Amino acid sequence: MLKVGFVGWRGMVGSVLMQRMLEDGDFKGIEPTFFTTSQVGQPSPDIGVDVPALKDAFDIDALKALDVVITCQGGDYTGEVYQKLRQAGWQGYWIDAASTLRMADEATIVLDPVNRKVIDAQLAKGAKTFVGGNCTVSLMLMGLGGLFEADMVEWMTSMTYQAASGSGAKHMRELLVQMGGLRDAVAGELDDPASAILDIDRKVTQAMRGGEFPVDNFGAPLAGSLLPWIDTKMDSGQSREEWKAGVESNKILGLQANPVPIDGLCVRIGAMRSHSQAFTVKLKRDVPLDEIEDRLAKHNEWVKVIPNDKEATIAGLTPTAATGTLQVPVGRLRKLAMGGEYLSAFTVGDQLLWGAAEPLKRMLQILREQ
Ligand SMILES: NC(=O)C1=CN([C@@H]2O[C@H](COP(=O)(O)OP(=O)(O)OC[C@H]3O[C@@H](n4cnc5c(N)ncnc54)[C@H](OP(=O)(O)O)[C@@H]3O)[C@@H](O)[C@H]2O)C=CC1
Ligand SMILES: N[C@@H](CC(=O)OP(=O)(O)O)C(=O)O
Repeated sequence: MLKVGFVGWRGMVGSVLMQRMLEDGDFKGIEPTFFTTSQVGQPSPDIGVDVPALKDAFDIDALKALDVVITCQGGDYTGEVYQKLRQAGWQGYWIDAASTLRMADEATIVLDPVNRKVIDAQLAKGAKTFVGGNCTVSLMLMGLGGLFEADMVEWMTSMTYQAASGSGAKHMRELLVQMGGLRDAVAGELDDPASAILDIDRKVTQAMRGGEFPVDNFGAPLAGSLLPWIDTKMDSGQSREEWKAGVESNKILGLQANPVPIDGLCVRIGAMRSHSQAFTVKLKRDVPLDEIEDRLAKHNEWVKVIPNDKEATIAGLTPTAATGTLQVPVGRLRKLAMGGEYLSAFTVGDQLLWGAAEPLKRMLQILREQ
C-alpha cells in the first residue's frame, strides 16, 4: 500500500483536494499521513479511517518514510524542504501545487487529460517530481486542448480575467468587504428609487479612493474596478503570470524544442474563484468552425462547447456557471475579421479544481496504477 503524506491539506487548495479525494473514495487503498507546519500533535482530519496525529512537515526523517508527498503548502515550504529531502536520499514521488519547481528539468507539469503521454514518458524515465500547472495555463489547455492536439495553433494571445481566489483566502475576504463597503457608502440612495445615479457614482468613487477603503491585501480597490497586473515584473516587461502562459504551456505540451508563442495580459477582476480568459488564436490553416468545435468538444470529458449566442453564453460561460464544477466551458467561438485563420475563443473554469487540486489528485491515481 502506498504511504502518502499530505502537506497543506487544510489550506484553500488543500481543502479542495481533500474534498475531491473524499468524494471519489481516493483514501481507500493508501496509507495516509497528515503533516502541518503549525499544529503538530493535533488530530488529523476525519477521512473515515484511523490516521495518526499531525506530524511535523519539516521532519525530514518522517517525510523520508513516505512513498509519495503531496503538498499544497506553497512555494516557501517547497523551497525549504524539497532539496533537503532529496539530498537525504529520498527517492519517493513529490507532487506539488506550488510554482517553485515547475520549470526545473527534473519536474514534469501534470495535466493528464492534455499531457498523459508526456507524464507516462517521464515516469518511464524514472521521473519523481510532478507539479501542477499555473491555474490559467491549466484551464486554458483544458479548454483549447483539441486545437493543440491537432497541431492547429501557430500563435495565441491570452487575455485573462482572474478571480480573487488566485491570490488566496484573505484576498477573497477583502473583495467581499470592499463590495460591502461600496454598497454601504450609498445605502440610503439605493433605497430611494428617485436618487440620482451620478450622485451614487460619485459617492462610490469617493469611497474607493478614500483612505478608509480596505486594500491591505490587493493594495488597491478591486470591487468596482480591476487590476491589470498579477505577480512580479519580468525583464521582458511581462508580469510573471503572463510569462507562465508561454513557458508552462509549452512544457506541458512537450513543445519546448519548438514552442508555440503564447502571450497576453493578465488581469485580476472581482470574481470569486473562477478564472476566465479571452483568446485570439492564429491557426496554421483556415479550418472550418464546425471542425474546430468538434475537436474542442471531443478532446476531454470536461470541456463543454457553448454555442456562440447570447442566451447560451450568459447562462453557461460565466464564473457563476463554472464555479464548483469540473466543467470547462469554451465559447465565443468565431472567426475574427482579420481572416479565416484567426479564431476567437473564451473559456472559464474553477481555478481551485482544474486550476489547482484536480491535476494533483489525478497524478496520485496515476502513480497508484503503476
Ligand atoms: N490559491 C490558488 O489559487 C493556488 C495556489 N497554489 C499553490 O498552493 C499554495 C497554497 O495556496 P492556498 O491553499 O491558497 O494557501 P492557504 O493560505 O489557504 O493555506 C496554506 C497553509 O496555511 C496554513 N494555515 C494557517 N492558518 C490557516 C487557516 N486558518 N486555515 C487554513 N490553513 C491555514 C496551513 O498550514 P498548516 O496546517 O501547516 O498551518 C495551510 O496549509 C500556494 O502558495 C500556491 O503555491 C496553486 C495553484 C492555485
Ligand atoms: N497566480 C495565480 C494563482 C496560481 O495558480 O499561481 P501559481 O502559478 O503560483 O500556482 C492567480 O493569482 O490567479
